[in-house]
Amino acid sequence: MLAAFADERLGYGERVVFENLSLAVRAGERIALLGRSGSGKSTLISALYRRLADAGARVALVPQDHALVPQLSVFHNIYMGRLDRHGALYNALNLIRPFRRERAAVAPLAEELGLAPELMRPVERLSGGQRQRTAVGRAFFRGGDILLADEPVSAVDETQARRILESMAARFATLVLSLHAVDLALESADRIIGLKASRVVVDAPAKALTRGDLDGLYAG
Ligand SMILES: Nc1ncnc2c1ncn2[C@@H]1O[C@H](COP(=O)(O)OP(=O)(O)OP(=O)(O)O)[C@@H](O)[C@H]1O
Repeated sequence: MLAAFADERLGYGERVVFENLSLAVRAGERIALLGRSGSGKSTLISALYRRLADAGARVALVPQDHALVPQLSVFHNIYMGRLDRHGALYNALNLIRPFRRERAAVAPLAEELGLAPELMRPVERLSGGQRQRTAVGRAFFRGGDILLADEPVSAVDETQARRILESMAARFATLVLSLHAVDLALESADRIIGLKASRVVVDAPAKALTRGDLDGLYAG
């Protein structure tokens, strides 16, 4: 068991989102979180991230807002995935003039994510999809056992989305991804968790579900 919630209350100060959440994430699972806007996906991902990080797990995160530094390049934003592996001086020098070995480590990731031509361009001058791929690149560069990603492929086309989801599965043993494309979730995950109005209303193996089974998540 990597992380579990047992009848827990999750929210923001006074604002309770999940009244009594019970959920366990096991090592090796590929979980897709589905649900309409406001159903609680981001709240659950943030809570899982805190729990795993506090427990010392090797976890990487792609937040929904990407949390990039707009003035810095794709290279620098991806490099930030490993900022905590070096001292302040090394990081400052690498900011001013990237070390060859860091460039060599980041370049293949940028290539894999179709960002090679933009490598030294400030993120503020990129498209939404390019920014999203930069945030994915930062999580890939961080690496680890678990990837938590909040709508990580919402701004890229379906072909790119499939490729990125495959790369995620190849790099991380455990995945928890919130996705808005039901078909992609059914294809790429082995467990589907469906949220509706801050409750878990579906929790089943993907292969036991059809698209129609999930329509109710978005109805009403
Ligand atoms: N920082 C916050 N403070 C207070 N309430 C919040 C905060 N963030 C989210 N909420 C509320 O928590 C509920 C769940 O929001 P959450 O962002 O988890 O949903 P979501 O499924 O990720 O939505 P989306 O798909 O739009 O990102 C919503 O009612 C939202 O208004």
